[in-house]
Amino acid sequence: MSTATRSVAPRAHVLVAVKELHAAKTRLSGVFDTADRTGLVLSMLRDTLAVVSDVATVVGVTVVTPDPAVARLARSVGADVYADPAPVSTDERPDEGGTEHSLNAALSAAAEHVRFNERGVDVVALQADLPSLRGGEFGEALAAARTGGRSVVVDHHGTGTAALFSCDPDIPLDPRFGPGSAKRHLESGARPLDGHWPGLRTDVDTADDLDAAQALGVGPATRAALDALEHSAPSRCGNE
Ligand SMILES: Nc1nc2c(ncn2[C@@H]2O[C@H](COP(=O)(O)OP(=O)(O)OP(=O)(O)O)[C@@H](O)[C@H]2O)c(=O)[nH]1
Ligand SMILES: C=C(OP(=O)(O)O)C(=O)O
Repeated sequence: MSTATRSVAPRAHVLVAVKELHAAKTRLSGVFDTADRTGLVLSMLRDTLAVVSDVATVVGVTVVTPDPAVARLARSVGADVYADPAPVSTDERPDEGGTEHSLNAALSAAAEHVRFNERGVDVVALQADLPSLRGGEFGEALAAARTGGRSVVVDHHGTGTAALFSCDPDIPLDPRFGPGSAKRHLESGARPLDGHWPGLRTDVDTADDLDAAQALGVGPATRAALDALEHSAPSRCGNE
């Protein structure tokens, strides 16, 4: 679809998925206990939501979650909530990839819901764990995404997906998140978006990711959570 037949003014709705808190960020379990991980997940989400909500072309933000505490936080900062049903166990769907199936099914349903309610809006699935995200880089990525139908920002490792965009109402978001998702998104036709967007690309799943994010500088909620945990950046970063 040509730009002329889409909405004249850019309008994007951002979807952010967060699973049940007790099961979140398991790759950080060697560094933080469950309560601290939960606090960090919520803090990174808070910072991510604050940044995207401030971007001029973002007209809506929806948090897709089965978790009541995540939903409360989302509503408290003005985001909508799309209730994701409890995860389907892998035993019940042995051929469908368990957790990834639940995540992608929930994002697809949320994207259709948003598009039904807001005709012509661009839809973005954005990671929830981007504490170094800057509004300027997200705005640039949104503008770049509008030059084509479906596109992807690959993460800092080159294997995962930081953000997936569909800027054509006739092209489904078709999310394929999960380990190695960058390849799946690219192979399914999503255009890679180039840009110097280190904060956008730095999603935090491991202690090394957290150090990388701190080297870039993290948002206030994440900073406060880390300070409370007395987690410090590695000496090689030097500036935290
Ligand atoms: N709503 C929803 N979000 C999910 C689901 N599965 C994963 N997510 C979210 O999608 C993002 C990427 O998921 P994962 O990498 O599997 O989980 P994570 O909590 O970031 O990290 P690990 O537990 O270490 O794998 C995170 O924000 C998750 O909270 C799901 O079934 N439903
Ligand atoms: C789910 C994904 O991210 P991560 O495993 O890095 O959280 C992904 O990149 O598709």
